[in-house]
Amino acid sequence: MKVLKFGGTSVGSPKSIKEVANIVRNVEGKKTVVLSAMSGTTNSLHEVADHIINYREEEANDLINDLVAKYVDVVTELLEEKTNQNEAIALISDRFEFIREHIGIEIPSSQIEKNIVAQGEVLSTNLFNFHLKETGASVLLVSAFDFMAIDEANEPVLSKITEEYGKIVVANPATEIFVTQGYICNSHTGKIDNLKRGGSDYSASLIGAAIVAEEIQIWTDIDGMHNNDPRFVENTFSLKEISFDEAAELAYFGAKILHPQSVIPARKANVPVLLKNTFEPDAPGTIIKNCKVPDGVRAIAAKDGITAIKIKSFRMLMAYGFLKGVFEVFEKYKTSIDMITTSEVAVSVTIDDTTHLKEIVAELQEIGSVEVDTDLTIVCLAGDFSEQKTGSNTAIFSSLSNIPVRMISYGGSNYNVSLVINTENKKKALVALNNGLF
Ligand SMILES: Nc1ncnc2c1ncn2[C@@H]1O[C@H](COP(=O)(O)OP(=O)(O)O)[C@@H](O)[C@H]1O
Ligand SMILES: N[C@@H](CC(=O)OP(=O)(O)O)C(=O)O
Repeated sequence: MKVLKFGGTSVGSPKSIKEVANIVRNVEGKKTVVLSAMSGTTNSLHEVADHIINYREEEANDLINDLVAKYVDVVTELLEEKTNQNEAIALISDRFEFIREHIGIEIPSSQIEKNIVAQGEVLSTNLFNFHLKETGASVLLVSAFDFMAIDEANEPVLSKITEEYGKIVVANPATEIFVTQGYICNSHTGKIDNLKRGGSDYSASLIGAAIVAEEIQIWTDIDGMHNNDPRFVENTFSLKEISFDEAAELAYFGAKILHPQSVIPARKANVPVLLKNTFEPDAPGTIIKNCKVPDGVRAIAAKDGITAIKIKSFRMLMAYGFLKGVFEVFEKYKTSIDMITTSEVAVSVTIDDTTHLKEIVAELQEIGSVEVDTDLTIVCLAGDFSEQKTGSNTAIFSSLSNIPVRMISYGGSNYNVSLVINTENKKKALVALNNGLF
């Protein structure tokens, strides 16, 4: 079995949905197809939820009406048989009625939001299923709520996914194409939840790991993992092959083509991940697998929304116990640290989740003096630095000679060198590194 995931742009119009169906039919053997919501839908549903949570009933209803009209147009262009069109339109009405039922409801805002945004993937998979059936394919629509689950810490429960999805596959031996939703899942209490923005990649990787798939394919709007962020840098190029470790670093540090956690399940189960372009299916794309890669910098990614906190110990020199005290504060507020740099008396850390920043700073001020810098970006240079050859470091720093660097992390992993800069210098830094390193 192969797992094929198609993102929002790949299923963004009736024409693209038909292209996706062609790609799926041309892949030999059994497959599980994981779909995102049509592009733009998740954002619109977030807006609907926001109107509802803030008691803007009229705005919510107007936006829902626009979305219903849009989906009805998609149905009439995508489906040919009248009975299928009617069934699909009934499904659309039912899902938007479910959304409307949240107006004035007394449940936590976060649950309202989760219930509403989940409908994007429910709609796209249903429409795709109708279309595939019209083409005569052997297809089964599987609800992600029947197998995809997260625990109290919002971590996917792979054992449950393996057991429940395995049962579904075994119970349907004649089915060639299983279609399911990415992104959405059950919470530990059985409520509607999700794997965070961009989470359909993660769903595909989890399913691929659960069934130990032959391959996981992530189909998107670009021909694989590029050496730098194509949204900011011209003349980037697609990498033919990268290791799981490099891909994990790049995804975590901002390469939007992959959800930050999505490489981890595939790496654990040793299932190769192929990144492909839906709009150029013959382009080779990028294969992510266990492989030895050339030394030095292979790709660059950048993650915004970073806050740096510098804590200077009140007790100068030999202040053992100081770091323990600092880390305990972050642990208490379940806030993970991305980067750390230290000196004899001070430590700087970065975080991207500032939910508890105020409380964290207040507690850290009991240990030392605290400085907070916001609007920062981590630039991650991924590659194999294990051979410790000279050359790359000089090239990295001479490329950045005109850009102030706030923190540097080197040697924490063999696959990553990270730098913190002001976000306003991000584009300049990415371009300078591109010119200096490739
Ligand atoms: N290093 C990179 N390589 C390829 N694409 C990247 C990279 N960094 C950022 N991107 C962006 O990721 C986009 C694809 O990811 P995404 O929008 O999440 O796709 P999908 O909607 O298919 O899930 C590309 O269009 C590209 O602009
Ligand atoms: N629809 C969700 C999940 C997702 O993964 O989407 P995409 O594959 O288009 O990044 C989102 O927009 O976050």
